[in-house]
Amino acid sequence: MSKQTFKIAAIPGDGIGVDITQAAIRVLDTLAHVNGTFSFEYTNFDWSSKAYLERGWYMPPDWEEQLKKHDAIYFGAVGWPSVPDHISLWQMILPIRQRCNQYVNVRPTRILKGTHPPLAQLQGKPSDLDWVIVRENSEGEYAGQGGTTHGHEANAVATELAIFTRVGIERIMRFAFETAKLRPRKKLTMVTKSNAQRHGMVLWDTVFYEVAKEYDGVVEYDKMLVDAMTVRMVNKPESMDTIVATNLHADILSDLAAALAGSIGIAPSSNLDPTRSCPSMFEPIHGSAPDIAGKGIANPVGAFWSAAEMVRWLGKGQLDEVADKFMVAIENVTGQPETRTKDMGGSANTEQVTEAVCKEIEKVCGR
Ligand SMILES: NC(=O)C1=CN([C@@H]2O[C@H](COP(=O)(O)OP(=O)(O)OC[C@H]3O[C@@H](n4cnc5c(N)ncnc54)[C@H](O)[C@@H]3O)[C@@H](O)[C@H]2O)C=CC1
Ligand SMILES: CC(=O)C(=O)O
Ligand SMILES: [K+]
Ligand SMILES: [Mn+2]
Repeated sequence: MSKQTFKIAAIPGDGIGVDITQAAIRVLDTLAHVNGTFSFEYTNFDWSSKAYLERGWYMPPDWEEQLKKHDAIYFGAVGWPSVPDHISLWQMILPIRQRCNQYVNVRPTRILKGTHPPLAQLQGKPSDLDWVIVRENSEGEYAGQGGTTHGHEANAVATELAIFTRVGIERIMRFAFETAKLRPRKKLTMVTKSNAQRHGMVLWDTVFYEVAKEYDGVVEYDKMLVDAMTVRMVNKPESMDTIVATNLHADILSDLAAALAGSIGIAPSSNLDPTRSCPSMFEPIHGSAPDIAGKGIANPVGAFWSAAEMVRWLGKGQLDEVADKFMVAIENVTGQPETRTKDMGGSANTEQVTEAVCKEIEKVCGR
């Protein structure tokens, strides 16, 4: 059998995005080497806030064409205090998600070995928190429509328009039901705010119930208003499994989910084009963390978990076992107090955790 080579566009970006991307590449290369049936070929893209400040642009005019030559994109984080955050997000991550048709963002959360979730209920029963948040990733509140008039004057006016389309809602609902169907509990919770937001969110609900009909008797489903959802996530984590929410709601709820599972530093995400016509993009859910950047102490676990999901996606079902073993290697490391970073109550640095995961991969992931 000939060896498969996956072409990866690596975009480290800013702050700790650089450290964790470097760590993820090292770990991915170790995995490929130990496994022997595939390898990675990276193109490194120097698209960052630092570069923007020097040359005036984040991505070149042909960025889309360049990215689309790859099988997947590995992303660190974008955003730095010297550039307004809406500039950095709208010149990198949001256009990539939109133009590469990555209309789904999958954000799993569970309690990895060695993490200390803040909820007392979960301390004896970590399996009570096991969720997959399916985030609409192309429209909604992050559609990018709106405008400003009289910007800096006393009578300034600004609009921020949320866009909900039948096509956009239907495809995310279908993806969420399919995700729920494949999980043991077969349960889907839909998050909304259709009590106060009476147009877009009402269409969101309507299309959800239309798609739900196709899954009657197969997937159990319910609806939550987003404010009450935060309470349920804290008080009854065991009552949920798969969750579908809008771009903004899921952005917020997934940070909460990560914190409830023990740390924002462990949470992964997959920006997927389910049609596979464009490369999908894998990144931890966290940002560039300017407060700890440059110290070498960022937790790389969310980056590794995202890398495992990238392997799973690239394998199209053929590398699931490899991704599962990769996760075992990661948890063998988080399970040991001496190889946990500060956010997980330890004192190891990024380099030490990376080294430990590479060693575990050598033990666990051989064929
Ligand atoms: N997809 C992306 O590229 C994202 C970019 N951002 C951008 O990142 C910048 C910083 O945003 P923040 O709101 O501060 O969110 P953040 O996620 O960067 O940081 C929030 C807090 O979590 C900590 N943290 C995050 N990741 C960690 C890790 N791997 N290990 C240990 N601690 C970690 C940080 O130190 C900080 O205290 C902003 O410019 C924002 O726009 C934010 C979220 C996602
Ligand atoms: C932008 C952001 O916060 C996210 O995608 O999670
Ligand atoms: K990120
Ligand atoms: Mn976020």
